[in-house]
This record gives sequence, structure tokens and C-alpha cells, in this order.
Amino acid sequence: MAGPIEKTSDLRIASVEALTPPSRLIEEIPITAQSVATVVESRGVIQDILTGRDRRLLGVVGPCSIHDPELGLEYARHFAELRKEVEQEIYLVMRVYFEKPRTKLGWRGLILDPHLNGSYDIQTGLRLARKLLVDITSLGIPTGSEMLDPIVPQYIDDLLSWGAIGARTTESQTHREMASGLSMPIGFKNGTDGNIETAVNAMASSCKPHRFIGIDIHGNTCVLATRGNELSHLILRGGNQGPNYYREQVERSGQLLRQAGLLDRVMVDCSHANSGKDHTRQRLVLEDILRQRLSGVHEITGFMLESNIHEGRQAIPENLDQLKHGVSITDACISLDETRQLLLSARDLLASGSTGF
Ligand SMILES: O=C[C@H](O)[C@H](O)COP(=O)(O)O
Ligand SMILES: C=C(OP(=O)(O)O)C(=O)O
Repeated sequence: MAGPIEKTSDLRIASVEALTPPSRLIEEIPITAQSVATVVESRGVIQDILTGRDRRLLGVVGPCSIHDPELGLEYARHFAELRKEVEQEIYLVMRVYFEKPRTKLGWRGLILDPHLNGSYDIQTGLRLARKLLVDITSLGIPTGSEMLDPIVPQYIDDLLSWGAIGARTTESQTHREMASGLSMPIGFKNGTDGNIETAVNAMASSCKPHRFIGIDIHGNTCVLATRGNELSHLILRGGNQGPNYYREQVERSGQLLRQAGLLDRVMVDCSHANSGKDHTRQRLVLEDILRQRLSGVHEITGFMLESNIHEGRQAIPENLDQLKHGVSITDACISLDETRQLLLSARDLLASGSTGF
């Protein structure tokens, strides 16, 4: 006689919890008319910058990660003023990053763990993220974020003007397919090993249509057919061997992109392996790429800075009351004061057309 049928699936699933479908969260926290105007206008400007119709530099600037929406909004209010001060030369998008890929383990970002304590209250994380994006875009500030989980865009991508695929996922088929269907321009970082071809291949893939399994806005699993994202572009972030923002690497990237028939525009991430994760070195990277741009390296189209209210970083304390105000809990950032000073100098330099910083 046959014994009881042994269970062979879900052996390592500890629990399953249903999530509110995207359509319901969107109903609960709707996009505002001002947000729609911000998103539509800024996506158009970013497209113009990437295709060379707008001569300004694109700057994606802001915290390494948002760990407290109130601090995110406080940063955004300062950022709104700064945007206006530099807008003749630099088009600023706020970095509003909610998902953190980790080299090994660590805090996974506001969406995954909004209470910073390993409780993974994802439902609340999605709600907080969406609300913050509505608040920031309602101030007229365009936002950009890393797209890590392939389900998350259904909850927030109507509010994003720019997106990134990170160094750890640029080679992933899932992320290339996702990028092919996203509504905003997507930057692909080179791999953590510094390989630029990985990102060029990702662009070649994501600019084409794909079909894959995903969810629709009502949370139903379905087959999504995408049109391809013609605004995929390259982000140089350095790699294990060191930085890759130097002229030679930027020009080589341009060549690779042209050979592949892709947008030969390059954004340089002044942080991560380009700064050796030393936030004080972001200034040097920015200065170098501005000099390149002014001396005719046309590929340089944008830059990324990791900036927070105050400089540096802090470990998450056991007692969260001891968190320092406005200091990153992931990578170290430059302060808002230094950000302002750097961006005003960059603006003046670009306006003067001189190569001396
Ligand atoms: O920008 C963020 C970090 O560089 C990325 O999440 C990896 O962080 P980790 O190496 O500290 O895990
Ligand atoms: C994780 C990030 O960067 P990278 O993928 O380049 O490590 C980031 O920009 O937050």
C-alpha cells in the first residue's frame, strides 16, 4: 500500500503573505496632477539630453538610500532650490533609492525593511515609497531609482523619470527584460568587475522587445510583451580594478556603443568604485569629467553623486533613537553644503566653457 505522498515543493518557504496589488496602492495613493506634469516634462528633458537635443548635463544626485521618508522630503526641499540655481547648465534629478542590492548581506532598503529592524514589513515599505515619490514629484522634482525587484515597478514607476539597473544585476536576463518595458530612460551600470561590455550587451538587449512572465497592475501573473527601451544608456561606476571614468575609458565606451549601434552617451557615477567608496573623492571624479566634457569628450552626458543632508555614513544602531539626523545608513555621502558648492562650481565652469576648475 502506498504511504502518504511526501511534500516535494516549498520545502524552504517559511511563510507566504499576500500583498496589496499595485492598482489598490495606486488608488490609495494616487499620482497628483503636479506629479504627472513633473514626470512627463522631465522624461522629455532627459530624452533630449540623451539624444543630444538638450546640451545640458544630467545630474542624478541624492542619498545612497532613503531610510526615513521625512528626511527624504527634507532633502528634497533643499534640492528644489539647488535645481533652480543650476538649471541653465545642469538638469538635476533626485536620487530616491528604495532598494539596496548587497555584496553579501545587509539592510535591503526602505521598501523591503522600512522599520530597519529585519521585520520586512514590505506592505508598509511600498506604501511609504509611493507616498514619498508623490510628495517629491508634487514639488516639481523629478526622481530616479534603482529597479531591483521586477515586481516593484508596477507599484511606483508612474512616478519615476529615470531608472538604473545596478552593477550586480546588469547581466541578469530578468533585469534586461524588465528595462525593455519600463516607461522611463534606464541607465545600466557596468559590472562590479569593471566590465563595460556587460552593460553594452544589456543595452543591446533591453532596447529590443521581449516577452516574459510578470504581473499586471492588478497583481495577476501574466505574459508581458514589451516594446524595448530605446533610451537605455551606459553608466560607468568603476570596478574591482579601480575607477573607469578617465578619458580613455569614456572614449572606448563611446566606440563600443557606436559599434553596437547604441546611444553613445555616458553617465559617470562619481561614487562607488569610481571614488573607491570614499565620498570625499566624488569631487575629484566630477572635476575630471567636467574637464573632459569641456575639452570635447561629447560622450559625457551625465553624472551621479551620492549626497545626503550631512556627510558620511553610520551603522544602524540597535536603538533607532540613536540614528544621527540626515546621515546615510548605506554608502557614505557628501553633505548638502558640499553638494551645493560642487554643483555651483560645475555650473559656473560649464557656463564659462573654461577647462580650469
Ligand atoms: O550603493 C550601495 C552599495 O554600494 C551597494 O548596495 C552594495 O553595498 P554593500 O557592498 O555594502 O553590500
Ligand atoms: C548599488 C548602487 O550602485 P552599484 O550598482 O554601482 O553598486 C547604487 O547606485 O546604489
